[in-house]
Amino acid sequence: MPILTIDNLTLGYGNHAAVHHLGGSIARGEKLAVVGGNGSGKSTLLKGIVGLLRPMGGRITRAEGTRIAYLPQSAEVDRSFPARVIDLVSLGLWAERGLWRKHSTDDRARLQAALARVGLAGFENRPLDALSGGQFQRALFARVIVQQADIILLDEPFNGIDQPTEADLLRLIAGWHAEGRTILTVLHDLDTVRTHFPRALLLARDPIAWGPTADVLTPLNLARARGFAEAWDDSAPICDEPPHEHLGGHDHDQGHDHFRKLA
Ligand SMILES: Nc1ncnc2c1ncn2[C@@H]1O[C@H](COP(=O)(O)OP(=O)(O)OP(=O)(O)O)[C@@H](O)[C@H]1O
Repeated sequence: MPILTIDNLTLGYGNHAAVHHLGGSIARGEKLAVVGGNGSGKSTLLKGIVGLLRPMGGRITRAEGTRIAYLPQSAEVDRSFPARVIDLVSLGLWAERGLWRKHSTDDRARLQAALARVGLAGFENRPLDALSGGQFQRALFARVIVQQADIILLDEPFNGIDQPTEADLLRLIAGWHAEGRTILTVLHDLDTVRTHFPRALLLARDPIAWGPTADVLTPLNLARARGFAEAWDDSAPICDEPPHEHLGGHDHDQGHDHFRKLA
């Protein structure tokens, strides 16, 4: 029984599809890397899964009762608001405690443990706008730890992170994996993907390949992904029917067929 099922999914903005005809399933406990060039739809897919974007076509089904945590790209998070590190990390308790409930001793211990895990013990009262980029990213990771989610979505989690911290966060992700959590991570570094992620999805708006990482990150697939045109084609129709029903020759049909062979 998959924890996530994606069925002929099209996501986008206005009239433009940014993720096109994606279909596949993610098993419980999977560790999946989502890769592709700039503008290829990776962040859009995560936003669709977490429910920030409604599908233009198709659907995403999540196994009942599963909890989801989402670490957005740090550039998308406004940290000019007056809050402290501990306030940000406490947001991870929302789903369980509500916004205004006082934290128990146990909650406080969980928050402290999460901060210590990401190397931010002692930073509790530091204002968010007084953190370095890497420290802020680690605070976001601490919030994810506190959420204890079944599905964890990480969007470029190592941006602005130094090597030792990246290695530590990769160990943290491996620990989540060992606990049976399902992890989807958007990454650009293909060596990291090959070393740490058994499965990968290669996107170029259309899915190029999805499966075991070694089968996905082939020179041919990577070349196909590089050939993707980032700019919108304003004259292109929105296309949210299954590709095999197209007779009119949308150029994504070939990619989808190839993808289906691997999925
Ligand atoms: N809020 C938005 N409104 C309109 N278009 C958007 C919006 N967000 C993203 N897009 C467009 O959707 C497409 C996919 O963007 P997305 O952020 O999903 O790409 P990505 O693969 O995560 O890229 P990157 O590696 O650069 O982060 C891009 O062409 C982008 O310009």
